[in-house]
Amino acid sequence: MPDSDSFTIEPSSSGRMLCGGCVPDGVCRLGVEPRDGMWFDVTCPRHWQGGPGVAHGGWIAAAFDDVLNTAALRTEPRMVTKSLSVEYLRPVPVDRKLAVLARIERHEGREWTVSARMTLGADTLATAHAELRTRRPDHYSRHEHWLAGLPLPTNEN
Ligand SMILES: CCCCCCCCCCCCCC(=O)SCCNC(=O)CCNC(=O)[C@H](O)C(C)(C)COP(=O)(O)OP(=O)(O)OC[C@H]1O[C@@H](n2cnc3c(N)ncnc32)[C@H](O)[C@@H]1OP(=O)(O)O
Repeated sequence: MPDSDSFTIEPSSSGRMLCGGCVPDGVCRLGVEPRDGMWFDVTCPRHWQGGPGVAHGGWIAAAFDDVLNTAALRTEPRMVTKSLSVEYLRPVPVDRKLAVLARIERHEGREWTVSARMTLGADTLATAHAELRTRRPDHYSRHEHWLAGLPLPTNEN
Protein backbone atom coordinates (compact mmCIF):
# COMPACT_ATOMS: atom_id res chain seq x y z
CA MET A 1 0.00 0.00 0.00
CA PRO A 2 1.48 3.45 -0.90
CA ASP A 3 2.60 5.56 2.05
CA SER A 4 0.17 8.51 2.10
CA ASP A 5 2.55 10.58 4.24
CA SER A 6 5.20 10.54 1.51
CA PHE A 7 2.78 12.65 -0.61
CA THR A 8 4.20 15.94 -1.86
CA ILE A 9 3.04 18.23 -4.63
CA GLU A 10 5.23 17.36 -7.63
CA PRO A 11 5.15 18.75 -11.16
CA SER A 12 2.56 16.82 -13.24
CA SER A 13 3.36 15.34 -16.66
CA SER A 14 2.50 18.76 -18.14
CA GLY A 15 5.30 20.25 -16.00
CA ARG A 16 2.78 22.26 -13.98
CA MET A 17 2.59 21.89 -10.17
CA LEU A 18 -0.94 20.62 -9.49
CA CYS A 19 -2.92 19.36 -6.53
CA GLY A 20 -3.93 15.66 -6.47
CA GLY A 21 -7.39 16.22 -8.00
CA CYS A 22 -6.06 18.06 -11.07
CA VAL A 23 -3.04 15.87 -11.89
CA PRO A 24 -5.04 13.51 -14.18
CA ASP A 25 -6.22 16.48 -16.29
CA GLY A 26 -2.81 18.20 -16.37
CA VAL A 27 -4.45 21.59 -15.77
CA CYS A 28 -5.62 23.49 -12.71
CA ARG A 29 -9.41 23.14 -12.84
CA LEU A 30 -9.78 26.15 -10.53
CA GLY A 31 -8.16 28.38 -13.16
CA VAL A 32 -5.08 29.37 -11.11
CA GLU A 33 -1.82 29.97 -12.99
CA PRO A 34 1.42 31.04 -11.28
CA ARG A 35 2.97 34.11 -12.94
CA ASP A 36 6.14 35.76 -11.55
CA GLY A 37 7.24 35.70 -7.96
CA MET A 38 4.18 35.90 -5.76
CA TRP A 39 1.85 36.95 -8.62
CA PHE A 40 -0.82 34.58 -9.97
CA ASP A 41 -3.32 34.84 -12.81
CA VAL A 42 -6.72 33.48 -11.84
CA THR A 43 -9.81 33.08 -14.00
CA CYS A 44 -13.09 31.82 -12.59
CA PRO A 45 -14.47 29.14 -14.95
CA ARG A 46 -18.12 29.83 -15.84
CA HIS A 47 -19.21 26.55 -14.21
CA TRP A 48 -18.21 28.12 -10.86
CA GLN A 49 -20.71 30.93 -11.41
CA GLY A 50 -22.73 31.78 -8.29
CA GLY A 51 -24.94 34.68 -9.48
CA PRO A 52 -25.29 35.83 -13.11
CA GLY A 53 -21.78 36.31 -14.47
CA VAL A 54 -20.19 36.35 -11.01
CA ALA A 55 -18.10 33.81 -9.13
CA HIS A 56 -19.38 31.55 -6.36
CA GLY A 57 -17.76 32.60 -3.06
CA GLY A 58 -16.52 29.04 -2.58
CA TRP A 59 -14.50 29.32 -5.79
CA ILE A 60 -12.92 32.56 -4.54
CA ALA A 61 -11.96 30.85 -1.25
CA ALA A 62 -10.61 27.79 -3.10
CA ALA A 63 -8.57 29.95 -5.48
CA PHE A 64 -7.06 31.81 -2.51
CA ASP A 65 -6.34 28.49 -0.75
CA ASP A 66 -4.50 27.24 -3.83
CA VAL A 67 -2.53 30.47 -4.31
CA LEU A 68 -1.55 30.76 -0.64
CA ASN A 69 -0.39 27.14 -0.41
CA THR A 70 1.44 27.39 -3.72
CA ALA A 71 3.29 30.44 -2.43
CA ALA A 72 4.40 28.52 0.71
CA LEU A 73 5.11 25.32 -1.24
CA ARG A 74 8.05 27.09 -2.88
CA THR A 75 9.80 26.74 0.48
CA GLU A 76 8.06 23.75 2.08
CA PRO A 77 6.58 20.84 0.08
CA ARG A 78 4.22 19.57 2.81
CA MET A 79 1.50 22.06 3.70
CA VAL A 80 -2.05 22.09 5.07
CA THR A 81 -4.43 24.97 5.69
CA LYS A 82 -5.43 25.51 9.32
CA SER A 83 -7.68 28.51 8.78
CA LEU A 84 -8.74 30.70 5.89
CA SER A 85 -10.74 33.91 6.01
CA VAL A 86 -11.92 35.79 2.97
CA GLU A 87 -13.26 39.29 2.67
CA TYR A 88 -15.53 39.58 -0.36
CA LEU A 89 -15.32 43.26 -1.36
CA ARG A 90 -16.89 43.27 -4.85
CA PRO A 91 -18.51 40.64 -7.09
CA VAL A 92 -15.87 38.72 -9.05
CA PRO A 93 -16.59 38.31 -12.77
CA VAL A 94 -16.33 34.87 -14.39
CA ASP A 95 -14.22 34.33 -17.51
CA ARG A 96 -11.99 37.35 -16.76
CA LYS A 97 -8.30 37.09 -15.99
CA LEU A 98 -7.69 38.51 -12.53
CA ALA A 99 -4.47 39.05 -10.62
CA VAL A 100 -3.69 37.70 -7.16
CA LEU A 101 -0.65 38.81 -5.18
CA ALA A 102 0.31 36.55 -2.27
CA ARG A 103 2.46 37.46 0.70
CA ILE A 104 4.18 35.36 3.37
CA GLU A 105 3.58 37.44 6.48
CA ARG A 106 5.31 35.14 8.96
CA HIS A 107 7.02 31.73 8.92
CA GLU A 108 8.36 30.19 12.09
CA GLY A 109 8.84 26.44 12.49
CA ARG A 110 5.62 24.73 11.30
CA GLU A 111 3.59 27.95 11.48
CA TRP A 112 2.86 30.16 8.52
CA THR A 113 0.71 33.28 8.25
CA VAL A 114 -0.06 34.30 4.69
CA SER A 115 -2.29 36.79 2.89
CA ALA A 116 -3.41 37.63 -0.62
CA ARG A 117 -5.27 40.24 -2.62
CA MET A 118 -7.37 39.62 -5.75
CA THR A 119 -7.58 42.55 -8.16
CA LEU A 120 -9.01 43.55 -11.51
CA GLY A 121 -7.15 46.58 -12.80
CA ALA A 122 -6.85 49.03 -9.89
CA ASP A 123 -9.77 47.55 -7.95
CA THR A 124 -9.48 45.03 -5.13
CA LEU A 125 -12.23 42.41 -5.36
CA ALA A 126 -11.34 40.22 -2.38
CA THR A 127 -8.64 39.65 0.21
CA ALA A 128 -7.66 36.55 2.21
CA HIS A 129 -5.71 35.69 5.32
CA ALA A 130 -4.71 32.16 6.25
CA GLU A 131 -2.78 30.16 8.78
CA LEU A 132 -0.91 27.26 7.21
CA ARG A 133 0.97 24.46 8.88
CA THR A 134 3.84 22.33 7.73
CA ARG A 135 2.28 18.86 7.88
CA ARG A 136 3.38 16.59 10.68
CA PRO A 137 5.11 13.48 9.23
CA ASP A 138 2.15 11.22 10.18
CA HIS A 139 -0.65 13.58 9.06
CA TYR A 140 -2.33 11.29 6.51
CA SER A 141 -1.67 8.00 8.29
CA ARG A 142 -3.28 9.41 11.46
CA HIS A 143 -6.30 10.40 9.40
CA GLU A 144 -6.54 6.96 7.78
CA HIS A 145 -6.21 5.26 11.15
CA TRP A 146 -9.00 7.43 12.61
CA LEU A 147 -11.24 6.78 9.58
CA ALA A 148 -10.63 3.04 9.69
CA GLY A 149 -11.80 3.01 13.33
CA LEU A 150 -15.20 4.53 12.53
CA PRO A 151 -18.29 2.32 12.22
CA LEU A 152 -19.25 1.56 8.64
CA PRO A 153 -21.92 4.00 7.31
CA THR A 154 -25.52 2.83 7.18
CA ASN A 155 -28.39 4.18 5.07
CA GLU A 156 -29.58 6.29 8.04
CA ASN A 157 -26.44 8.46 8.31
C1 LIG B 1 3.90 26.45 -8.35
C2 LIG B 1 2.58 25.91 -8.58
C3 LIG B 1 2.25 24.89 -7.49
C4 LIG B 1 0.83 24.46 -7.56
C5 LIG B 1 0.63 23.46 -6.56
C6 LIG B 1 -0.78 23.31 -6.36
C7 LIG B 1 -0.94 23.50 -4.93
C8 LIG B 1 -2.26 23.10 -4.50
C9 LIG B 1 -2.24 23.18 -3.06
C10 LIG B 1 -3.59 22.97 -2.55
C11 LIG B 1 -3.39 22.91 -1.09
C12 LIG B 1 -4.67 22.96 -0.38
C13 LIG B 1 -4.32 22.91 1.09
C14 LIG B 1 -5.51 22.49 1.83
O1 LIG B 1 -6.56 22.96 1.61
S1 LIG B 1 -5.25 21.29 3.03
C15 LIG B 1 -6.93 20.72 3.35
C16 LIG B 1 -7.61 21.53 4.38
N1 LIG B 1 -6.94 21.46 5.63
C17 LIG B 1 -6.96 20.36 6.41
O2 LIG B 1 -7.46 19.33 6.06
C18 LIG B 1 -6.29 20.47 7.75
C19 LIG B 1 -7.13 19.79 8.82
N2 LIG B 1 -6.66 20.18 10.14
C20 LIG B 1 -5.63 19.53 10.71
O3 LIG B 1 -5.11 18.55 10.20
C21 LIG B 1 -5.14 20.08 12.03
O4 LIG B 1 -6.14 20.82 12.66
C22 LIG B 1 -3.87 20.97 11.84
C23 LIG B 1 -2.72 20.16 11.23
C24 LIG B 1 -4.15 22.19 10.98
C25 LIG B 1 -3.51 21.38 13.27
O5 LIG B 1 -2.26 22.00 13.27
P1 LIG B 1 -1.69 22.64 14.60
O6 LIG B 1 -0.26 22.94 14.32
O7 LIG B 1 -2.55 23.75 15.04
O8 LIG B 1 -1.87 21.54 15.70
P2 LIG B 1 -1.27 20.08 15.86
O9 LIG B 1 -0.64 19.54 14.61
O10 LIG B 1 -0.42 20.14 17.08
O11 LIG B 1 -2.61 19.25 16.14
C26 LIG B 1 -3.55 19.75 17.09
C27 LIG B 1 -4.69 18.80 17.17
O12 LIG B 1 -5.31 18.63 15.87
C28 LIG B 1 -5.67 17.27 15.66
N3 LIG B 1 -4.94 16.73 14.52
C29 LIG B 1 -3.84 17.28 13.94
N4 LIG B 1 -3.47 16.56 12.89
C30 LIG B 1 -4.31 15.51 12.82
C31 LIG B 1 -4.42 14.42 11.93
N5 LIG B 1 -3.60 14.25 10.89
N6 LIG B 1 -5.40 13.55 12.13
C32 LIG B 1 -6.26 13.71 13.14
N7 LIG B 1 -6.21 14.73 14.01
C33 LIG B 1 -5.24 15.62 13.84
C34 LIG B 1 -5.37 16.57 16.91
O13 LIG B 1 -6.52 16.61 17.69
C35 LIG B 1 -4.27 17.41 17.56
O14 LIG B 1 -4.26 17.29 18.94
P3 LIG B 1 -3.53 16.03 19.62
O15 LIG B 1 -4.52 14.88 19.51
O16 LIG B 1 -2.24 15.76 18.87
O17 LIG B 1 -3.31 16.47 21.00
